[in-house]
Formats: sequence, structure tokens, C-alpha cells
Amino acid sequence: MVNDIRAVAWTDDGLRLIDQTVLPGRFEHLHVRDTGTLVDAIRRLAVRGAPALGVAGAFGVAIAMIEAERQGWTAGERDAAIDRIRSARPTAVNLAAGVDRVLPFVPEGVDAVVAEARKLLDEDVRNNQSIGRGGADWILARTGKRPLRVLTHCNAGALATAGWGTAFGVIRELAQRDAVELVYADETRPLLQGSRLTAWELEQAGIPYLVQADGAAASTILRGLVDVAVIGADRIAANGDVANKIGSVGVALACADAGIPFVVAAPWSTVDLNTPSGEEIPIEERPGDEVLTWEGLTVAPPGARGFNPAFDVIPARLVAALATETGILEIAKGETPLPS
Ligand SMILES: CSC[C@@H](O)[C@@H](O)C(=O)COP(=O)(O)O
Repeated sequence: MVNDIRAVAWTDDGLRLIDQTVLPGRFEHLHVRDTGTLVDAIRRLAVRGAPALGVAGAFGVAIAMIEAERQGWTAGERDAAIDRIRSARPTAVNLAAGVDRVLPFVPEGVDAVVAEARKLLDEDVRNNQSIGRGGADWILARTGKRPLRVLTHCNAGALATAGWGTAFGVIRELAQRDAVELVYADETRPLLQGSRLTAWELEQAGIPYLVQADGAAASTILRGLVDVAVIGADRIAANGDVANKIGSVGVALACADAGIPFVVAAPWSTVDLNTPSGEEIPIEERPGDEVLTWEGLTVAPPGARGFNPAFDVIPARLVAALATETGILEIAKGETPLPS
């Protein structure tokens, strides 16, 4: 049992990540001492999930500074390495925001950058706990039911954040209040963040769950087996459109049809007021091989080509509530993130 899941941590030996590519079979850490390893870890999804990427990006700036010193890089070479971290994945706004947050501290030295990154990490844990409490309050009031059957997609747990989790934080909070009957965890093809990671976290937390194929989600909802869906987000546009793991929009459409709330749980650091709507959110397209193979085994005919967008966009009208650390926005009712 792993009680305190810390996906990203700063140690005397640099950055320590839980290697999420080998879970649930193995629980291993990856030690990052150079920017190339970090960029690779981000691209391979060894570290993943919007808030965790933000914290990894912030500590990554310190890694780049230490590496620059070690290798005798110019300031330009160091900044190019920082930029490679910042742009390693395009959709989750937290990655670039995490890097940008610590950049003003670069002239003060590594310790100042690490101190600011630690602040970001601590804030994220606290924010997740607030999101969990507010989200749970809203869901219990809105559904008027307990215990609840909850559906979630991808992994928005401690692994995807600095700790506790956003959507998973809401589920943890509901479970602490004895208000969870069952969680449906969508497996989340092609990289199985649901069956590998969310199910692992549910197991650690002792919360009852079933793993289902992504293709089962709409039917489970329309059959009346789900009371609420809660997911995380990678970027929320100013108008309330939400980018999240591919498959999320299908869940939202089914919830709308079934008349149950579709809730997005995310910190304000995932809101990007510079992106007016979902149309402008850059959607990462990953190699087709991730769809065509599994663990090296080809699951499609030779010559088949894959289509592998990593995220989709849920239109604001389908988002009943956005649970943030400062409260709830009822997006479908027109409460957009944009300050009025
Ligand atoms: C709190 S994590 C929210 C999102 O980042 C999560 O739902 C998600 O889509 C992660 O995608 P991933 O490709 O695994 O990084």
C-alpha cells in the first residue's frame, strides 16, 4: 500500500518522478538529472497529468540551471533547454505555466527557483483538497443522493497532480463522507491511464470500483448506472470549453442525454484566459503506433495507419460544474471563467 503518492518530488539528487509507464506492475522512481531525460519522461508520459506536468516543468528549470553549470552552457543554451521542457507537450497549459512561474527567479539562482517550485507543489496539494471539498458539496446537493455511483475518465488523481488529485480528490472526499457506492473507471485507451493508474489509486484508497472499456461508458450512463461523472482537465478556455483526455466528450454527451451532471474538477492554473475557446486549444497528436500496438504486439493489420489525438474538447454547454479551489462555476448556466 502506498499511502502518500508523490508523483513529483525534489531531492538532494535532483528531480524524482514516479515512473507512471510501469504502474501498476511495478512502483519505481525515475531520477532526473538532465533536461533531455525530463523531456523524454514528459513525452513518454512517465510524468503526466496537467498539474503534475506544471510542477515537473517548474523543477525542470532548476535541472536546466544545474546542467548548464555542469556542462558550461551559455545562457542561450540553457534557455533553449528550458524551452524544450516548456513545449514538450502542448495541450496541458500547466506545463508552460509551471515553467513561466519560476523563470523570474532564475537570476537569483537555483535555490530560489527550487523554493518557488516547492511553493507551486504545496499550493497544488492544498488546491486539490479545496476542489475536493467544494466539488463533493456541490455534487451531493445537486444529485440529492448518497451513496453515489461515480464515473471518471483517465487519471486525475495524486499521480496526475502534486498530490491528492482533482477529480480523484472529489472522489476521495465523497468516499471520506461514506458517499461512494462505486466508481466506474474508464480504461482510457490507448495508454490506459484509467485501468493502470486510476484503478491502482482506487485500490490504494480502498474505494470500490469497476474498470470498464471506454466504449461501455455511454451505455453505462444511459442505463442509469451512474449518478455523476467527474473528470479533470488539461486546459480550460475563457468561455468554459474544456480539453481533457480523448473520450471525455463522449462521456459529457451521454451525461447530457441522461440528465446527470458532468463535473470538471481543476485548479485555476488549468484555466487559460488567453485561449478564448476550445477551438484554439492545441490538441496533441501522438504516434499512431500507440493505437495500433499494445506492449509491442501489433493489434491491427500490417499497413494500418493510426489516428491518435490525445485530447478532446468538451463544449462549455455540457459542463454542469467546474469545481475550482475558489468555488464552483456552473458553466452550462453561463458562468464562464472570464471575469465579468
Ligand atoms: C488532474 S489531471 C487532468 C488531466 O491532465 C487528465 O485528465 C488527463 O487528461 C491527462 O492526460 P495525460 O495524457 O495522461 O497527461
